[in-house]
Amino acid sequence: KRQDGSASAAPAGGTEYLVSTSVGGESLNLDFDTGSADLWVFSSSLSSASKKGHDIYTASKSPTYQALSGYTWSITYADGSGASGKVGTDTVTIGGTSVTGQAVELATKVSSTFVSDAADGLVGLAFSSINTVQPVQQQTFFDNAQPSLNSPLFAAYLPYNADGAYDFGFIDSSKYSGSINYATVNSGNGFWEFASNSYQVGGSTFSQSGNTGIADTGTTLVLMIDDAVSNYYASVSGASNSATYGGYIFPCSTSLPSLSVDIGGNYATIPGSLLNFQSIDGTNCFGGLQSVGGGTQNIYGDVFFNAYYGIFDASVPQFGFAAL
Ligand SMILES: O=C([C@@H]1CCCNC1)N1CCCCC1
Repeated sequence: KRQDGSASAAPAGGTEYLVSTSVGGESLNLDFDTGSADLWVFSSSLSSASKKGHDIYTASKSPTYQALSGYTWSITYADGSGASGKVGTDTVTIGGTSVTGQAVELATKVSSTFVSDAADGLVGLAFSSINTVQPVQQQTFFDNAQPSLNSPLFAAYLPYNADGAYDFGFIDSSKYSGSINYATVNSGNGFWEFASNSYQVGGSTFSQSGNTGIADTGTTLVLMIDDAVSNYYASVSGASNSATYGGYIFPCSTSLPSLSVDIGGNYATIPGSLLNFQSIDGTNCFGGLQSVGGGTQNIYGDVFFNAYYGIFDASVPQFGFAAL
């Protein structure tokens, strides 16, 4: 059971972390997404326009590729982006962890956002219950790898503006400080989802009783319910909700309060410095906290992981977090 290993995750354009992944011996830079459960790659079947700027997986060049005849997949993400295509199996190797017979979803169509994005595909690390392959749903890389790992877990280390890592099968004590807090996960919706009943802005505490949160490495920002977002920016001088930029902006000179979010009964605190996502025009900046656009499910994305090592443990299941 020694398929444990760590894979380096390089920050790409400040919006995602890419991991060099071998699929049938072909190397692709993939976005690891704990908010979805499909492993899909840019394939040779895409149009030339869609392939532009990407590394491509060519099934016919892989000695270990096996087609799954008649199998299809189609996924649409919350931001409206999407992809679809056909399915086969191949050997997928990430860091020191190798899985044979992994379902590899070959994109024959991708939406424009993926063409302009740096990733050559995604590795879904949510629960296999939301995998989109038909007629037979397929398992994630993590589910397939579990029997060969020392512990049935993986961890995400995604520091701000620096190389990160995904650790499979072990918790790397050199990647965090202090103790790990754990939240019980309800996998009913297919996500690493936990109770998130309150939050704090600076020193003030607000209730969001009955709400949940999900740990989603494939989402760039922290997305919370409208009340939380308006309560946060109410304490940011000069902040406004910009229709032009599709979210809250504020003068870059403003010092931001910290945001603490309840993760299954314990607070995780994101310092204000990590909540200034990017400069728009040198004067105004775009916030790292934005609205989830309705519902009661908050999405804790990369901005959260810039402050916390995240542990995705299938044994309970539970989500652990520890300060970087
Ligand atoms: O599609 C997504 C995200 C998009 C960004 C990448 N991760 C998955 N959702 C978030 C979780 C709830 C369902 C929709």
